Amino acid sequence: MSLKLALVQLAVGAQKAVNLANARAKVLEAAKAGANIVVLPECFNSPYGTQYFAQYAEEIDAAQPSESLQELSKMARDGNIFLVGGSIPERDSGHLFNTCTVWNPQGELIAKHRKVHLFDIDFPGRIVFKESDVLKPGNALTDFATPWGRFGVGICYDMRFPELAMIAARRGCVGMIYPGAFNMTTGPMHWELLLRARAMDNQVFVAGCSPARDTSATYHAWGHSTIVDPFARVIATTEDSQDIVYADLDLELIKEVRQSVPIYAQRRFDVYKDVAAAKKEVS
Ligand SMILES: NC(=O)CCC(=O)C(=O)O
Repeated sequence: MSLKLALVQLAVGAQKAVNLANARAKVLEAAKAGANIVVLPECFNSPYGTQYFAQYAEEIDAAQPSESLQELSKMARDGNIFLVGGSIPERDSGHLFNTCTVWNPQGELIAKHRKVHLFDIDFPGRIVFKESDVLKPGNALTDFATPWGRFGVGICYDMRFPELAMIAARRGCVGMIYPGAFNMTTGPMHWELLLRARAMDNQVFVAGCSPARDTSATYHAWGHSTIVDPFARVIATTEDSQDIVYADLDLELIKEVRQSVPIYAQRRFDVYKDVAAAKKEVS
């Protein structure tokens, strides 16, 4: 059964209603082009920045869907697709989270991932960012089922932590999907490398979906939404403008790479069973 994956590298601006309308147009364009699973970027309904999260935040209540949730549900239903709805700032009990929702072709919410690893970095002279000033982290791993297999979900900085992808792959996921918004410092250095590393470590498909770059915004996204195959080869990518990245995923490749390079059978958990218990020798 063939599977077409589409990453919508969305141009995101300051007006939520415009972002939602643009997302709908691009998601339905991807669906019309035959995509079965469509992905939106991190913070697809708001500019990315700690100063914006509270203003754009919505509650995620499937019984009483908020503006962005209603739109996501309709996009999935009207496009007859699985939709990985990027992320939105979520408000819950007075706290804010960076949260991805996943929708089935009936427009039902089937998964929700709260970013587990918050983006707190200090790159002297280049970029300081501290999501934890305003956000709380999620505390759970997330995957969802499709007719083509299960997919794990992480959000952006989560991709730097190999454990999420490894656990998803060991649970049988065929791919990892990361809505993300890398920046102009770490993007060129690490974005593609991390996507390929997660694919190589786990012999699964990996996709990273970024917003388009807006040089008038406070945060300049790297763009370069990319799909990587289980051999860790880039099979589709783009530059920094609004675009849709498509790839037909050949799921047989997972079997092929695991037969050729059988790290799954060769892993020595008897030697390194408990990584978390390893002595912490650096601060
Ligand atoms: N939005 C994010 O989590 C950005 C992550 C990032 O840029 C990185 O270098 O990691």
